[in-house]
Amino acid sequence: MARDVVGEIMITQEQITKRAEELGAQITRDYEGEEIVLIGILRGAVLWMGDIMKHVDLDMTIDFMAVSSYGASTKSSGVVKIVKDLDSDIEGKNVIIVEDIVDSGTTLNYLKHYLENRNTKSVRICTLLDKPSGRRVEIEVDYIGFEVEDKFIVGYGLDFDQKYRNLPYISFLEE
Ligand SMILES: O=P(O)(O)OC[C@H]1O[C@H](OP(=O)(O)OP(=O)(O)O)[C@H](O)[C@@H]1O
Ligand SMILES: Nc1nc2[nH]cnc2c(=O)[nH]1
Ligand SMILES: [Mg+2]
Repeated sequence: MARDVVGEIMITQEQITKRAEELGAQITRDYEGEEIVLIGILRGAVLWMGDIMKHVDLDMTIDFMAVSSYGASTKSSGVVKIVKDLDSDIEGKNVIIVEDIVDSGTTLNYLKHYLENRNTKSVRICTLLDKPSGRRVEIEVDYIGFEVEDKFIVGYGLDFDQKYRNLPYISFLEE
């Protein structure tokens, strides 16, 4: 495996687990007495979704959407393509979108409006990583795991050309 293009470890599995416990507890408090739907965004959110859902102690269901805008590039195409839509009806529900990273904000801006248009009760966002330096579209993010600097991140669900999603830590692509 061509790991020589991957830099050093930025965030460890232990740090991610601890942060998921903290954010899961915060979500549990914020929605006390309510039901929620966690919507994981494939493929990047696959590991983080598992971490968060374990630490939310509420009545909840899960669903998944798959969207793609990066393809095999490190730059967003700017066009969000829905590859797989929801299977469940979310009308009247409290929705939390679970994402791996907010970079330009294009994907989440699109998804938030898309889900709000389905007459949901509320839509919030929980992301493992936030890269504020990449922002091109303003977007309010409710639950943030870690802030990252201006590098192309890989590992823990995040890919470069579909690879490196399996790294059990957050790293970056060497220039
Ligand atoms: O804020 P943005 O600039 O829109 O970038 C964030 C999005 O980019 C990645 O998805 P990608 O299109 O690479 O699909 P993937 O999850 O299948 O890798 C990531 O998972 C986010 O969904
Ligand atoms: N793998 C990966 N996907 C992204 N999508 C948007 N920003 C990033 C990033 O830094 N890394
Ligand atoms: Mg990707």
